Amino acid sequence: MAEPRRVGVIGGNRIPFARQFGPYARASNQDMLTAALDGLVARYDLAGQVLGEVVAGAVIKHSRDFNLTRETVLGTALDPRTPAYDIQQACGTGLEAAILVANKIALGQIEWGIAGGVDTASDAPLVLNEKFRQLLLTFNRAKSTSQRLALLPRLRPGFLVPEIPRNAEPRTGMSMGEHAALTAAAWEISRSDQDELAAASHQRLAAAYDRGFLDDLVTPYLGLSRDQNLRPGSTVEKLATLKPVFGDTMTAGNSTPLTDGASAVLLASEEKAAALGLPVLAYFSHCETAAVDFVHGDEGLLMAPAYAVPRMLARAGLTLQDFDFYEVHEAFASQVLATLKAWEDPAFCKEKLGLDTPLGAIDRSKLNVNGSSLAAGHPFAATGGRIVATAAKLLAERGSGRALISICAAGGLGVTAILESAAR
Ligand SMILES: CC(=O)CC(=O)SCCNC(=O)CCNC(=O)[C@H](O)C(C)(C)COP(=O)(O)OP(=O)(O)OC[C@H]1O[C@@H](n2cnc3c(N)ncnc32)[C@H](O)[C@@H]1OP(=O)(O)O
Repeated sequence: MAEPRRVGVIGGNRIPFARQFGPYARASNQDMLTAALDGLVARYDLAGQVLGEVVAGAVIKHSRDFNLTRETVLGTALDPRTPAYDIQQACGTGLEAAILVANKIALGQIEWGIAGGVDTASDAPLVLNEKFRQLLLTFNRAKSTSQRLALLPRLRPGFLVPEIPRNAEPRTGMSMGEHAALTAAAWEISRSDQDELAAASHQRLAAAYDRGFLDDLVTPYLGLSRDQNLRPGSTVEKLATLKPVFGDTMTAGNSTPLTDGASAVLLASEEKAAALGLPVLAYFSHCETAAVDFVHGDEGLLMAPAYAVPRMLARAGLTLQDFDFYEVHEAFASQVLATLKAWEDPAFCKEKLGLDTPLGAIDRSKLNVNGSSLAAGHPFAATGGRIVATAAKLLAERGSGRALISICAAGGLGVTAILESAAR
């Protein structure tokens, strides 16, 4: 096998994220992913190009979208001979898609590719009531009209009540927010610390829009040019007035909202980028996934990044402090704070991570410097692409350094990565 090659992040594109039942209420996953991909195609002049692969996914998907990414690619300006397929790793989907594309480029299997993600909280795939579904399957197998008619008396009015997808863990029946509230209580994360993080997220994202940072990362769509959830005027005082919705400390202000949106990121080998004259913003250097046993163990559902990051640091020969940017997905403010607290905690680091000294504290001024999911919103599978593009551009602007990306995901999963500056 060939020596791994360096993988460049060329750039990203996303549509502004919209609140559930907002302006994208009638847009399907395919519509939104098409918009994100076509924006990227336009930005990097990719029309008619055959890419190595497009990898994307959605957490909430209709059964008709059996290969959503391929169907979407067929409707974009990319050459239809571009292979494309879906993956799903809950909120880690977008980052995992980027890791898959990056690994194939690193191994010389492809030269360039797009990673993406999309999710709708508005266009929910309602499923037939299980009893009705079984009856319809039996009906379908019936060989004669009389057999079909004989089945009709089995139909009950209750069969018409659909099964609506819940934002809950199948194994526990608890929502993400309920799980996160347990973690917030276990780690004694205060309400005021959560509100402070949420206010900073809004203020920083608003400032990033104002200074034009997102001009080449976000393409207007269906009347939105900025993320609809963004409230530049969010203050700790205002957030402190909101009622808790999960546990005692978590509110609509320090939790991500249910969101619609899509994102895409273009990755290429150094050689391909040079041949096309495309500047590289940053290089993908390391990645790691982890999972926690939140069903039988005492772990918080969203704590897997607390394990993935130290393993990745050990392989990379880095400490937690060796970064200029920390992009930690804000599923809930409490989740970010619990993860940071775990890395500072001698007992957690010793007992769970096997480390004699804790990973330690990070410089908080480097955390989510342009805001994150609390302000932008969180269309599950699209968040990874938003974060990779943001981190790469931050490194390009700085002209040096390194960014840590950490994304917690449903199912007790965590996906993490390191980007390095492309400047020499
Ligand atoms: C999925 C994975 O794999 C991993 C993960 O990321 S886990 C995270 C997954 N995401 C989730 O679970 C989403 C969780 N969020 C939710 O379920 C819902 O958004 C929620 C229950 C928290 C809130 O829902 P809601 O009540 O409809 O919110 P919303 O109406 O917008 O806000 C409630 C109030 O707070 C106010 N508010 C919200 N944010 C505010 C802010 N930043 N500043 C001031 N006020 C704010 C609103 O104005 C509203 O006030 P009124 O009642 O006076 O109108």
